[in-house]
Amino acid sequence: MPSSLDFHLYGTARVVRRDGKERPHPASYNGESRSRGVGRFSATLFLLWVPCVVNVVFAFLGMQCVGSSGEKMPQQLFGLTGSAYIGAMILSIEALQYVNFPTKELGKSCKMIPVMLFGVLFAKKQYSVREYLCVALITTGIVIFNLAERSNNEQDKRNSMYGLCLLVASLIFDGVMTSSQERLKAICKPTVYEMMFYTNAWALGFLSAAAFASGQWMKGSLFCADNPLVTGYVVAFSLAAACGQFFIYYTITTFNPLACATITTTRKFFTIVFSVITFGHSISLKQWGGVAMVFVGIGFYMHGKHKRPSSEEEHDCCQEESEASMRLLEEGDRDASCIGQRLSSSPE
Ligand SMILES: Nc1ncnc2c1ncn2[C@@H]1O[C@H](COP(=O)(O)OP(=O)(O)O)[C@@H](O)[C@H]1O
Repeated sequence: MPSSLDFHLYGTARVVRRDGKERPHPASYNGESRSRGVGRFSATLFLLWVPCVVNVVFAFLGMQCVGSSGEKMPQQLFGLTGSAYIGAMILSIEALQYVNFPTKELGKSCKMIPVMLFGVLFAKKQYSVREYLCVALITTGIVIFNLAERSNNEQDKRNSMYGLCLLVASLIFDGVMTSSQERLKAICKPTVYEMMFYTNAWALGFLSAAAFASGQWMKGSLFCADNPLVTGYVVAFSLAAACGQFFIYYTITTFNPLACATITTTRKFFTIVFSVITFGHSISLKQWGGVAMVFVGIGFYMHGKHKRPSSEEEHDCCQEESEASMRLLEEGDRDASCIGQRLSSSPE
């Protein structure tokens, strides 16, 4: 006999039996039957699809407002970026089924490493010693902090090897995405909205195929139709995500994907530190060490970015950039045909 019903929007309607064991409520979506207001939301692809649509619309409206860059957009590279972007998200969500949340966050906090590695390998990017040192300091600091935090957490679920592989695969996709963005930036100059629009449009294409073929689009739509509260949350979350994406693309186009990864990685870290301090939890000496490393790393990074380069350094930097473009051209990148246009139209 059921003794209680526990309903969560993103959880499961569960029946708790006298013996303490739980099973899904018979009216839940797990049990195939559909009943208004209860169920488990399991259509992950639908949950990625909606924000992707909102991102495309948001970016399209932005493109209409600010106009286009007038450059030819290398669609193959956008296709690669869009598929890697979706792949990274799906894999990290999937990984959560096999590893616990702190492990996922710990893994993703190393994102700056694949971003750098793939940038060097596939976008012929050159980083300064300072940048390597900063990435090493920030990543090590966050890992030390999170590992110490985890050892304080008694309810840690075990992590499976499969889940860890999914996490690594997600990091690889992150690296593919950011190195493609570096390549895009080396061969043409899209506006923030163009970058956001084409990446999301390609991602939407892949995602739509997957969501329709798996039946998740229909499942998610029916769930939202039955649960207006959930629909409201999905819309609010998608609008917030579109605004967030604008800043992500702004950072990528104005600075570079490494700067973006530095910001997104350290903001998560600051959220944890802030919540630990707000709720009065104690921070061990080891954790303070991790915090100090992150601060030193960020300070060092910012100092490097704000230091006005000498005219010699500035010249080296421009030369490096055009050399990187030329290397991409030489590699026979078909989409790189617009580099020529760009170089010839540059005042130099
Ligand atoms: N370089 C990027 N290009 C496009 N989107 C990005 C980029 N970096 C992050 N994002 C988007 O922002 C979301 C949050 O990124 P982040 O804060 O680094 O968390 P996560 O650990 O999920 O990757 C990602 O899921 C992705 O949708």
